[in-house]
Amino acid sequence: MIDTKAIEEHIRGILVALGEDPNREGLVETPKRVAKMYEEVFAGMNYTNHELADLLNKTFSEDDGTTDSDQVVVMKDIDLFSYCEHHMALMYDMKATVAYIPKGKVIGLSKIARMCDMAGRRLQLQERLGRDIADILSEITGSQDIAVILEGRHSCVSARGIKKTNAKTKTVELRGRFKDETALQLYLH
Ligand SMILES: Nc1nc2c(ncn2[C@@H]2O[C@H](COP(=O)(O)OP(=O)(O)OP(=O)(O)O)[C@@H](O)[C@H]2O)c(=O)[nH]1
Ligand SMILES: [Zn+2]
Repeated sequence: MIDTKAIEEHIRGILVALGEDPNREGLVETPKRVAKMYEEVFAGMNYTNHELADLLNKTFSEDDGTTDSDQVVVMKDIDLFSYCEHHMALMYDMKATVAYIPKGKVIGLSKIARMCDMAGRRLQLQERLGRDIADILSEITGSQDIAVILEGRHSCVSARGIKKTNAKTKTVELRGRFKDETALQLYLH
């Protein structure tokens, strides 16, 4: 579990290292605030993908119940945040498109958004974030036919260093039929 007391102490140390007085009015509660914020924005680090699959496992049998239909389920424009593990900098303006072909059961739609949220609440690479979401969705639905497309900006690229404020990164994780059948990829736009 996230050690908030240790985070508080380290943030206080960073304030001192920055030449600040950690006891001045505006900063005295900052270590506690940051620790609380980290608890929230890194909540996904308390769980493995397998544990998240267990937690979000809310599925419904498809209506006909007999054969797998070929229906494609696509949830688009799911907004989420994450943090790059190299700079601990915010990934923002992010949107996920998550798709799958059900295998006899469908997952509650809000659970797709929740898995994006929780996988984002980790120190991440955008590429790994896409794989994490695909792994969780695949474990819950039993489907290998999965697509996860992420698009977003990295503040380590926009607000520091090379400072490319307009650059957006797109990552595309295609599995099973989404990889093999280009016609299915049309549904992802
Ligand atoms: N592939 C990938 N790279 C990322 C992601 N987030 C940040 N990075 C990159 O990780 C790299 C870390 O490179 P370093 O050279 O060690 O860091 P740096 O000296 O701060 O590099 P600059 O950002 O180029 O100033 C940078 O190119 C970042 O843009 C991500 O989600 N995926
Ligand atoms: Zn970064």
